[in-house]
Amino acid sequence: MVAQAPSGKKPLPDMMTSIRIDKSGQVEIVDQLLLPHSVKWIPISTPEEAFDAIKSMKIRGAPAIASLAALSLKSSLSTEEIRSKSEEEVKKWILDQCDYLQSSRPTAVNLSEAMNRIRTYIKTHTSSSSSSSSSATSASADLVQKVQQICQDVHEEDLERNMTMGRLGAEWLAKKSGKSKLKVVTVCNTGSLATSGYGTAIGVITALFENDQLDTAYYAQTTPYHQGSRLTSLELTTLEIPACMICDTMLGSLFQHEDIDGVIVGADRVVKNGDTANKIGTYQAAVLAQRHNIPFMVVAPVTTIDLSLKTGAEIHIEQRPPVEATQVRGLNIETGKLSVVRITPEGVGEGDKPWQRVYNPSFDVTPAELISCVVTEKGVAERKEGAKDIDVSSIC
Ligand SMILES: CSC[C@H]1O[C@H](OP(=O)(O)O)[C@H](O)[C@@H]1O
Repeated sequence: MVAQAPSGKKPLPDMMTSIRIDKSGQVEIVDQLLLPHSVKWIPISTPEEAFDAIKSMKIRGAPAIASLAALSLKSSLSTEEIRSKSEEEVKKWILDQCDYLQSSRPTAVNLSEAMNRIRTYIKTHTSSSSSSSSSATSASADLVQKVQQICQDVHEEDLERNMTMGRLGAEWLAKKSGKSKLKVVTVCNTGSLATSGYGTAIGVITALFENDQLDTAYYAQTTPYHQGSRLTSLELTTLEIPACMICDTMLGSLFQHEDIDGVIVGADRVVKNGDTANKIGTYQAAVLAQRHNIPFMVVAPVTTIDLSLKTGAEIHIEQRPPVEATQVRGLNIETGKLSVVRITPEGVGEGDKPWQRVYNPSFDVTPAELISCVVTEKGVAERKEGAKDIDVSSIC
């Protein structure tokens, strides 16, 4: 399925589609480590290939990694090797793959939520009682077919809910600001490259643009992976949405000198009290937004909500390899070739000397008291005046 351009217009260019599935059912991802300068499609047919793509961040974005994990499982279940197994053997194999895929990145809950949907089905699935080989084969085939449908649903349900959240978030923010055209800020990348299409926070920006309610979308570069300067920049320029890139260090200055109507971000995990894990740099944006009395909106599908955790202190924050923060990927403007350059002295982030350390968490946690509202496809949960928590259960 090709990701849709805003409001279902012409399909987005390939380079803005995180996952594509061809007529034969072959799943492919665009290697996001090479974007925006090179478009390289990588076939993904097995959980091992999906695990590598997710772990190495060839594909990233909480909903997109859940989709790829599920689609890789679906592909593997079509192989003769699986179809020759007994139902019990198939069940065990699927449960093992769910554990393996879920271990690829720990913070985004969409991945574990998708795997749990499969686990729940398997654990509640009652096979046919007959032990004859033909009925055993059909029972195994029935189990495979049902799990494959769940995998396909994980991928396909994302686009429509993103467009719903875009509409709900844009309506809330336009009403809050009372202005005809809004200036908004976003962090990281939450568009078609992070989802099955349209995006979450960028979905709200797109909806504002479609409603002619957008003045400018400011986006932070979001180092060290540069989701903003490489990916959000690609999406907003391709969609021709009025945008302005800022360095991560410029948020405070922007808030001092521009009349910003809202900060809109995605999420990797929103817990019961509304505390939210999102890309590193989100927390400081929230602190600055409160300082400047700017509404702070989190946009995420219900599959990002984790009611099993009471507060953000319980969220496992992924630490990326230190060396990733010492390097930058880009296009060498002299040679025209893609390069990875090291910006630090040799050994920083790799050596074991006390002066070579690098701190490189992939996410941080924004307390609910800094968040104005959380938007899911089920609605908008606002934080009440003076409250420290947000009741997100009302929008699950
Ligand atoms: C709709 S994407 C949600 C979330 O995922 C991103 O993290 P990463 O790029 O490391 O996968 C970022 O935190 C986005 O806000």
